[in-house]
Amino acid sequence: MKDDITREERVAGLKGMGCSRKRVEDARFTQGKGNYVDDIKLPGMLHGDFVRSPYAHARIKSINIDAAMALPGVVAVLTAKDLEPLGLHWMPTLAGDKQMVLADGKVLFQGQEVAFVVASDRYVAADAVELVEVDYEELEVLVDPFKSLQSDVVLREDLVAEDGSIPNGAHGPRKHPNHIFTWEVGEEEATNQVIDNAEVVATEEMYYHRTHPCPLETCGSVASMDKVNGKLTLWGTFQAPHVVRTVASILSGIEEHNIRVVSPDIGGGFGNKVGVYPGYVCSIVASIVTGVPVKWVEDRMENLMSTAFARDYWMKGKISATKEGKITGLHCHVTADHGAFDACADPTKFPAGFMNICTGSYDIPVAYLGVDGVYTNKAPGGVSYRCSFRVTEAVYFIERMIEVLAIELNMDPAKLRSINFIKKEQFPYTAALGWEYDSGDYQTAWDKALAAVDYTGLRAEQAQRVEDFKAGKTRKVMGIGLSFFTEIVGAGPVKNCDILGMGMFDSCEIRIHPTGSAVARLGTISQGQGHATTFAQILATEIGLPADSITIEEGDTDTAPYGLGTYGSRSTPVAGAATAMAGRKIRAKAQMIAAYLLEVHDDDVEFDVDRFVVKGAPERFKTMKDIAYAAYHQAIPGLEPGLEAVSYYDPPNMTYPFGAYVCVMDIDVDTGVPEIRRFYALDDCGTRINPMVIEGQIHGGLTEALAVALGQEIAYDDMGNVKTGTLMDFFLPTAWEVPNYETDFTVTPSPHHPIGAKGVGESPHVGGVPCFSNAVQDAFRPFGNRHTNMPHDHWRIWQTANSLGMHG
Ligand code: PCD
Ligand SMILES: [Cu+]
Repeated sequence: MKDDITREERVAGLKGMGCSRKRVEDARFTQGKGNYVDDIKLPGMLHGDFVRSPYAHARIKSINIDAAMALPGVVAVLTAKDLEPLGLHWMPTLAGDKQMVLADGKVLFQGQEVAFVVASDRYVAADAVELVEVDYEELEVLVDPFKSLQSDVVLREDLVAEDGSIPNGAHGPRKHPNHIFTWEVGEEEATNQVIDNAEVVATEEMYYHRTHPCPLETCGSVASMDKVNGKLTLWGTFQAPHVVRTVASILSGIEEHNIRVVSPDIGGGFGNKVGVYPGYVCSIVASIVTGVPVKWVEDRMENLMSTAFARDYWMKGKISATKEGKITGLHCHVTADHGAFDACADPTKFPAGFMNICTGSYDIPVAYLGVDGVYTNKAPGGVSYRCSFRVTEAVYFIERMIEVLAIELNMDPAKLRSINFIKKEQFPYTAALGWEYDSGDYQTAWDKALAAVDYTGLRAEQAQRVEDFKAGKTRKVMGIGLSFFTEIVGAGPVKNCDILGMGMFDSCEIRIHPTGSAVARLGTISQGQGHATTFAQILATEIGLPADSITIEEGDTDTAPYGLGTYGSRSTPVAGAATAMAGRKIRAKAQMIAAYLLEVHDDDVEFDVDRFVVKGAPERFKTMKDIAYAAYHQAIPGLEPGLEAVSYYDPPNMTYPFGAYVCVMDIDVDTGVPEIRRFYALDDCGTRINPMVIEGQIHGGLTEALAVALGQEIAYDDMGNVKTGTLMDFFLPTAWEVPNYETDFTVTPSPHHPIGAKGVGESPHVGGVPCFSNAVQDAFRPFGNRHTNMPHDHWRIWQTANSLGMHG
């Protein structure tokens, strides 16, 4: 047999790894043919809506549902009393705490779910919500975690014993009724000793404000209890559908095989859709009670007010160095505001996530991290926003500490970073706080970034600008924001990462059809990342069938193998690895079939792009398409028919993507308006599967970073009122605010991942926030600025200029 196309053409035809294959899901998204939770319409379906608390802290004296029930179209109004006999008025959180599903005796944050109205349509439900009469008695509100730790006001009465003693929490002893846990990593004494005797020490306090990802689609679910067959089907905005199935089974007592959980198309998740919300539970209970499907979809204000928040970390740092700028020690303490219930989605062993990556990209000999979690009268969560596991906070902390240390040393901050980078030859590198970084080449990336923006030239221009400003020739100052980050993604190792006790492996199951096309199902779920596009590319390269002939399915627990879902940039590091490994199993069987068909020994054939060829005789081959057909249509002695494989992958380590970002910003000191002149982002995520998808991920993550750094915030007043509950007050950047990003890359493969890939989805956010913030801070550095807190909105920037005497 002879081929009429070249090897290069065969490679290109597969659209495998490294190809900027167009996203297959976009055909339906761009034509309005997506299928989201709210698109699900079932016969007889009812609609739920919540009565929510207007108070941040209040006792509930009574709830009167009579007027609501009298409204035509209202079928049921559920309160905690109705859920109590089922044991469903409280639910476990992912952090080992428990959370009220519906207010049980009191409310602990504004917007908390008090009652669930079920009605014939969404509008009747909303009208009935207004008719539910709740008698509240207001209690003292605690929104400041430091005050909360001093206060006599007990927020969680359920967590104090009758004799007034404080039982241990899920993470050990608690110091105060409003205290959740203390988590310590590293050596505090040794660190203090180094810092106390150091030549140079910089200290700083910073607040990483509370914010919220704000996906286009809010959270929702549709529950349908088929009482005849005992089957519960639940559609919802779930980033981890299998975990939802297991939790739903444990909570409801329905056997797991009788529950089907489906995540249909998801309109952005960003960590917001990892947790379990009262709405999910209430839609299930309502469907069980009424015997018909019940839909619950929250509106934008409900979403901003009550779903999982992010950050809210008060961080205190000390960093020491020699006069030459070699860092000798790092001390970090965090007061973590967790709101009313501890609902973080961290693996059990990590109550503050991976905050202990806070030594960053630097070789720091000794370090200590202490975190205290605190209850306040704010919404629970603490999981989300483009880094499930607190890496954004860690990287912001170290990248600010580096800048402050540079001020203390009177040294260029780019140079200070270079002096302290973990060196290429030090990998795998074990950091002082325990993580083993798999691979990196930081200096090369840094040099490339600085050269690309002409860093020396920029600093000269900035110096000139300072002179011009002082001479009254301009009212604009110029900032150069730098950040170098190391992410930690791909949880990951089952031995130390779990969700509610379930180890964080992931999975892929492949079935090759006789005509040479295939379907692969994974335990993850895309929320816009483009998995249907990229996972097919991994397989195309591994098994030699065109990506266009491979369907990727996720999110239906009746068909997909068990997996832990998509967040923490874990899909590529974990499910991507499972995909490659399953592909290799297919290939191994294909090799036997090929050898049989070619009448040679197994070892005498080798894989080449899309076929097995006889070694030394490339004209003798069988394509994967031929092999697929033979697997079903030829009885091959000693081999089962068919061509399928499954892999459950437990990664040996996390992956550690990294990057170098530079932002050039001009700031009008009289209006406080920043203008981003340039943003350069170099990312290293190891082997790149789809460069176009990666670029899209980086644009998205940077835009969310811009939002958080420059204005986005969930703010509360002293009464616990949410001040930013609508998109009028909550900053969501549009094309108007967003600059043209310049993207670049280096490739340092992960040594333990089967295809060398690391995650990338979270990286631009993790590295972007400190970069934007550093740009603002750097603009004011020549005028005496050391640190100001985010978000740097126009008003705060104006105040910074004002406090530095730049207006007079
Ligand atoms: N090397 C490499 C890597 C990666 N890639 C690609 O890219 C993407 C991504 O990936 P990753 O990194 O692995 O990740 P994932 O897991 O898939 O995802 C997750 C992420 O993702 C991001 N992105 C995004 N996008 C969209 N569109 N949407 C959304 O929602 C989102 N989200 C966000 C977040 S937030 Mo968290 O949840 O907070 O934790 S986490 C996260 C995909 O598609 C993949 O395939 C490639 O290509 N290559
Ligand atoms: Cu993360």
